[in-house]
Amino acid sequence: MTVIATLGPQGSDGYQAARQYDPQATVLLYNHIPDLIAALSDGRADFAFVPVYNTREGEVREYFRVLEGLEQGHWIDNVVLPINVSLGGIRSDQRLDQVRTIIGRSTVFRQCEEFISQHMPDATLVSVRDLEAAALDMRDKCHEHQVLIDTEEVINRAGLSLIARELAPYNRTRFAVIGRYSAAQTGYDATAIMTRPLADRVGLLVDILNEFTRRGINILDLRSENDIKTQKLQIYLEVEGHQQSPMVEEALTYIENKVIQVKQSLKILGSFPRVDMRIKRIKTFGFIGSGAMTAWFAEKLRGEGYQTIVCGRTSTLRPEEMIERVDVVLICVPISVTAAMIRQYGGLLRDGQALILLAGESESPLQTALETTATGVEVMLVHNLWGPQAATMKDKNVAVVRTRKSGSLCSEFESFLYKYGAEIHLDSPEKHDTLMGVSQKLPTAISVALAMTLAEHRIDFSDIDTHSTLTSLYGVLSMARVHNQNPRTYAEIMATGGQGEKIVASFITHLQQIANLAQHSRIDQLCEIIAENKQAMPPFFLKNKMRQARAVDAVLSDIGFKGD
Ligand SMILES: NC(=O)C1=CN([C@@H]2O[C@H](COP(=O)(O)OP(=O)(O)OC[C@H]3O[C@@H](n4cnc5c(N)ncnc54)[C@H](O)[C@@H]3O)[C@@H](O)[C@H]2O)C=CC1
Ligand SMILES: O=C(O)C(=O)Cc1ccc(O)cc1
Repeated sequence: MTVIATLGPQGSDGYQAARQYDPQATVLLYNHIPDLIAALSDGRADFAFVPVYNTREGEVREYFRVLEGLEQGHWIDNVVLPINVSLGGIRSDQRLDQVRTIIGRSTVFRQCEEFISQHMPDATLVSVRDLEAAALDMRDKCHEHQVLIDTEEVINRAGLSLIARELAPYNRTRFAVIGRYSAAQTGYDATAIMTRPLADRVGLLVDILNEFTRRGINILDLRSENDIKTQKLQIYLEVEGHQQSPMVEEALTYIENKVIQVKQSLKILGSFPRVDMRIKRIKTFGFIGSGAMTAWFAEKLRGEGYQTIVCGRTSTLRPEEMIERVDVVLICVPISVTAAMIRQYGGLLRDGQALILLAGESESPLQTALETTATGVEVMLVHNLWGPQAATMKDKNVAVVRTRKSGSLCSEFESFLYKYGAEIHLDSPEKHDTLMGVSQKLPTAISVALAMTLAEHRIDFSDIDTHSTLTSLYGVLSMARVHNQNPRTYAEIMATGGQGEKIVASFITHLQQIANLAQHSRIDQLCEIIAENKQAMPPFFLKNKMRQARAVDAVLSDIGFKGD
């Protein structure tokens, strides 16, 4: 039989939280938080339930210090309990303006502050630890003009009459479940960490937070306290991910060794399944296509608590069956087959579902999706501008093309991109395709053509570094990147249709024109062209790009980055 230690009396919210967690458990009731921890430590209890946060009161300050001293226990789970606070007394028709004394617990008084100041502003608040004894005393002595605030169960158990219910709406308390063994990973976890009192150091808090940020780890909670004795800062953090997940583990090790630089300066209170207070409409995402980008998004979505179903060409589950079971269908196949997939499956989506295209071309796939889906189906296109090797989407660009049929499911997907730090750019279909002509089709074509040219002239690749200028290196880097990834990705990019085509066509015309002028030594004309081009570039753009270029130059001139 499980034994849970929590704050009493019987019927208290701690008691109810324990019941909610395990209806069969034996519940041991105490009046002080340290007593719960003691019961866990000496083996009287399997779990201690410690209130940590209340939606009306905020943090329960006492727990901060108690958890800090936790030696053997681990924070392994949470219970969020709706708290219904009621008012009891000797008579159910007690007039509130005649109440002189209110008995209760100090935390409950804080939760009911609004009600008390509105209805019984002149009453004296008497805060008690042993509520049960106080309630019985009140009943036995028939104290008129005295009332008690707590759960209805406590009021009933003491034989008092109910005067009013729901004194504090939206009142919920989060209890930490402290156990003796740490909790295994579920894939949707959070980790609570506390620092020891920290010595002053410029930027320490920012530097600690940055280690999570740069690893794409979301911070759920952050608090600080001053250690009573030393008045040194102590930081409490709750971050997404299990302490054993590589990213979290790496961040914590780095913070301890490189940021704080003090051994055992971090205390991991525990990892537990994440407490999700947000309302999510999407439960399941279904993918059509089982390639690299699908694997990347599916993993990130699962980490956010969503279920995912992936259908590839060889998987036994067919897209027809998958579509029936999901809220959002993501089509993530090569660009050249995206429209065909939409035509094949778009009509199977029901009203209330969403079709989100993860693809590098916008206009024609979106038009197909709008034509083939029912009126009540949401449609949107998302083009992530990072590849499947990216560790996180933090600070990376993503083009989002919403349509007249994009609704709240699409917004929820957008929120997911936002949450993990992606830079969202809202485009029209035409704008997206034109800009992809500039940032993908053309640079890829140039890179591939450059490699073909080097090959034709049997250029020795070791001569590239010895003869490169700072400027010429950029093109070489781009060529190397394109030829170091999946050829299909870049072949598909070069073959995209839509507005991007005009960019490549126009480039070819201009290249030819420049080559002709150069061949005929029209140096003045070439100068004029460059000057005219510069006129079109806003000063902020040139300034910013030159700044970035110098930063790249500095890195590339570093001996460690020179080719060997
Ligand atoms: N790989 C990358 O760097 C990026 C890719 N994307 C986009 O993601 C989408 C998917 O790309 P990846 O996952 O990289 O490709 P991938 O080649 O890794 O996977 C493509 C998937 O589509 C399936 N597939 C291929 N031909 C098919 C056909 N004729 N019928 C049905 N299914 C077929 C394959 O079996 C595979 O499951 C593309 O639209 C691409 O534009 C977007 C940003 C970056
Ligand atoms: O990492 C790079 O350089 C990429 O080019 C990744 C990439 C490939 C295909 C896309 O549609 C978007 C981004």
